[in-house]
Amino acid sequence: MAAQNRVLIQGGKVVNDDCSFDADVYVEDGVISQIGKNLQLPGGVKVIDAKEKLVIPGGIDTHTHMQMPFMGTVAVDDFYTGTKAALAGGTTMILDFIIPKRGQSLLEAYDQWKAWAEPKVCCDYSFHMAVTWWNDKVGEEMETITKERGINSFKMFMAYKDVMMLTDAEIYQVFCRCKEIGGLAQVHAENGDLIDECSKKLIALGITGPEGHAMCRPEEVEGEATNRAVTIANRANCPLYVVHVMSKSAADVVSDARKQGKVVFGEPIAAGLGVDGTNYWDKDWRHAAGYVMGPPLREDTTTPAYLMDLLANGDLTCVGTDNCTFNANQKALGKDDFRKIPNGVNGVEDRMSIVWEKGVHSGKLDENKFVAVTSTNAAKVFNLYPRKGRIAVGSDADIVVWDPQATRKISAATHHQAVDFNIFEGQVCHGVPVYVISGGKVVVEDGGHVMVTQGAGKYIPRKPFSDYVYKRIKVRDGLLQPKAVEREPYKGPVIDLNAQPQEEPKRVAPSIAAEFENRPISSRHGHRDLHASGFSLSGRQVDDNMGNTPHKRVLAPPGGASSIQF
Ligand SMILES: NC(=O)NCCC(=O)O
Ligand SMILES: [Zn+2]
Repeated sequence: MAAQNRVLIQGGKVVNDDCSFDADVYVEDGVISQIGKNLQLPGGVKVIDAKEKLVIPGGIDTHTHMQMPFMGTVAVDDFYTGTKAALAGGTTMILDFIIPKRGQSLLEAYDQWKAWAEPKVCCDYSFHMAVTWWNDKVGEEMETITKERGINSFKMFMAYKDVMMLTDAEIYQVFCRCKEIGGLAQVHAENGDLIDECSKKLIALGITGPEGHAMCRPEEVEGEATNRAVTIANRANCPLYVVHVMSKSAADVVSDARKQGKVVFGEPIAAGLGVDGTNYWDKDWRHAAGYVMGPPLREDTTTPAYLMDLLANGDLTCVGTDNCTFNANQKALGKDDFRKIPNGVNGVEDRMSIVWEKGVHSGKLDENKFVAVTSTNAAKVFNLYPRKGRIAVGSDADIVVWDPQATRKISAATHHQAVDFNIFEGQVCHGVPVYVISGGKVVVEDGGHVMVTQGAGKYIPRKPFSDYVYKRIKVRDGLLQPKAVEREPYKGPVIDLNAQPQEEPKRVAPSIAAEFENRPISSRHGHRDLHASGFSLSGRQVDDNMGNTPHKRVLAPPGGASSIQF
């Protein structure tokens, strides 16, 4: 019998973000130990036939919320079903968010999330930390979280007013702190105040259905907040990662910022690339509610293709999912008020196929770019590279054998997620993971047979000051240090603000002649010169006593005096 810890992937094409080549890949004890042809191998090796298939790094989902307590309920896909589904779809690592309650210690929240994840995760995982409130203690804990718990990314919410939203001043302070400790600042960019105001108005108008969710969060609400976040990050010289870029407006802000050389990254998600916001107007309430997430999907049906174009040209960087799933009976908490529909959609299982179908099959991405946006870029941004995100000797054996020609139809009836709904229902995608290897173990076999082990995934700590993110920031920090001007101290008098106020000298109205003298030269000819600054259409004019001027009512106008009496 073949040893479980020795796997040979034979006859495939290895695809990294920067090159593709034909080679066999040999895995031993959880890492890639040889790549090439005619490898010298020990006995007892499990052989996988990868002819006409691509051998790619396992996907990294940069944005998940497994079993997240949210809006009065808990996301139904937990760290078991969520990571099982991830593996089934070719994703071998997730980055989930720890979201402390307001007032809760970050370290305590870390322990809580770790305890939830550890016994259940089937694939490797890491955490981002949300900063939902702010004081000096939170700032101190951010450093401990980074140095001792291996978290280098911190998310701020600009939405969810009175729950998780921070003010601009707080965001600035957290960004400054992130920069000091080598963290990457992340934002959920939506204007929470405007959402709050507008949603109250809609409810008052009797608009209570899921369409109200989209109406109170139009594109400009996302675009404005994205621009604000970019501005604040630039003032703090802190790198910024905008999670779930859902609109053209927000994507353009990220794109422009990058053109200006700012260290900004944008993350589209599978939902935003695969479906649009017209679903909020569906007559079936459950269907419409199934798409409710924040920021919402956009009614403009050209948005998904636009986001894919920006992914293709490098303006957007990593594809996540924001996987945060709720069943029909949970969504129904908001059946009479869209503000109470738990926000969140699926994606963790279908992300790779959606990107292949909409990106590669459509001719926008090549296979290398596909790898870049589904794993390598994430590994670089979040400091996991080249342990993750690359097929190379020494890298973790998280590998997918990908069949670019095979197709599969997405359905809630067949997916591995716990949720009873799938936003991509019925879509047929090219690109199927036929084998998935996680930590050196085969967890998906030909035919989509999934064999996972609860708790087998490892927690992957991440160091701060990721080179990919911080190289430019460090140089700029040196250049941008504010410097005072060296000058002699002022030695003249200083007004005494405590002295008794002196009586103001009486202001004497200047004579009309003096006013005339003070006019700009250009208007001293006496005519009213519209180009002269300071010209006034009201008040006294120098020609008031000079008889008729062309724009005065005259007693004998051309054409004779009017006989009409008013
Ligand atoms: N995005 C969403 O709708 N749900 C998850 C929480 C968040 O990221 O805002
Ligand atoms: Zn999220």
